[in-house]
Amino acid sequence: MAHAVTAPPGAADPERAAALRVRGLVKTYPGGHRALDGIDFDVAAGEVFALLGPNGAGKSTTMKILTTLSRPDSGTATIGGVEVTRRPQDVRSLIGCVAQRSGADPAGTGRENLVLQGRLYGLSGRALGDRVDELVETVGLTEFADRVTRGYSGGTQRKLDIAMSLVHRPRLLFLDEPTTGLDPEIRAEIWQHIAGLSAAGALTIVLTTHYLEEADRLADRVAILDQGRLVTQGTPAELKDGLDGDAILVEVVDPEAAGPARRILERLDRVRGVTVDGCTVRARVDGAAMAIPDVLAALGRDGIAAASVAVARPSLDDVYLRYAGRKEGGR
Ligand SMILES: Nc1ncnc2c1ncn2[C@@H]1O[C@H](COP(=O)(O)OP(=O)(O)OP(=O)(O)O)[C@@H](O)[C@H]1O
Repeated sequence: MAHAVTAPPGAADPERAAALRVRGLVKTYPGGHRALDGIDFDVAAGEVFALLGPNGAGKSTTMKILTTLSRPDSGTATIGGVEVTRRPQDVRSLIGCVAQRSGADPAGTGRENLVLQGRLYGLSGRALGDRVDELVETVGLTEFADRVTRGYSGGTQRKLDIAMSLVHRPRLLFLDEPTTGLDPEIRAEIWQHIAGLSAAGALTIVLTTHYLEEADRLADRVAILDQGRLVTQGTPAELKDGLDGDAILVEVVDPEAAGPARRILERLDRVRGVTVDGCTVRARVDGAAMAIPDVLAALGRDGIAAASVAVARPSLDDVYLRYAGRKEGGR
């Protein structure tokens, strides 16, 4: 069945076109909490697909089921046409996983960890050595490969985790919050590696993230989960274009005034989804041309001076606010 995941999107047999096909997944934890309430989505071969959602939305639960670590109450998931719950062993050879916690042995070097991982997947001898060398280079670990991983920075550790997940040449890679907690520069570097992996071949990538910018830059398509339901999915451009109204950015002169400005805007008709970032207050409005004078007048009545007002292109933040109802906390 391995050929199934390499079939191009839109091939005659839809089961073959999808690298991942999820239908009606439901998961209720002991105690009765329904973490997944029937979710459906497809990921085409070669796509980067991002799952977004607030804390507790069900992202990790979805990842655990798809990576065979947990079983759904009902519903199906097929990877390259192989049913995840029926043939978990076969699925494991098709997928690579980078969990939130590293699985590397802290006492071993990066290279030793990669060799061990390769052996677990049945590689040995020259083939294993060549694969390890290749991966060390691919993820930019050359300088650190022969050092003990205990001393690795968060970013280097992540690179090793990614390299370990790729040893057996999986068709589908799952990354659960691959850049959470990393410095912005390291995050950008990891994004570059992930983008490179996807561009280099037939690798399909499913990732969860709290960084909307990450999803916007990396993902061909995104899906937003909220309270166990998939509330929307599409390409970042489709989702942004599908928003009604305009986004406006008001720059207040005094950063202390940003919070009060937010509360003032929230009270106005035609204004919604108000967020603050430093001196910038962002909101969605129905008809910017009509709304901007009202916004400025309302701020002026409370003595708040605006340095500038601009109409902005909607961002994935606006999409997120529209569907998940609150601003993403990880930024
Ligand atoms: N083992 C468990 N037992 C009981 N409830 C659980 C368990 N794991 C998760 N939950 C609950 O299920 C819901 C979904 O959790 P999940 O970890 O899938 O969310 P998430 O979207 O990954 O959140 P985060 O972004 O915080 O990782 C949450 O309400 C969580 O408290």
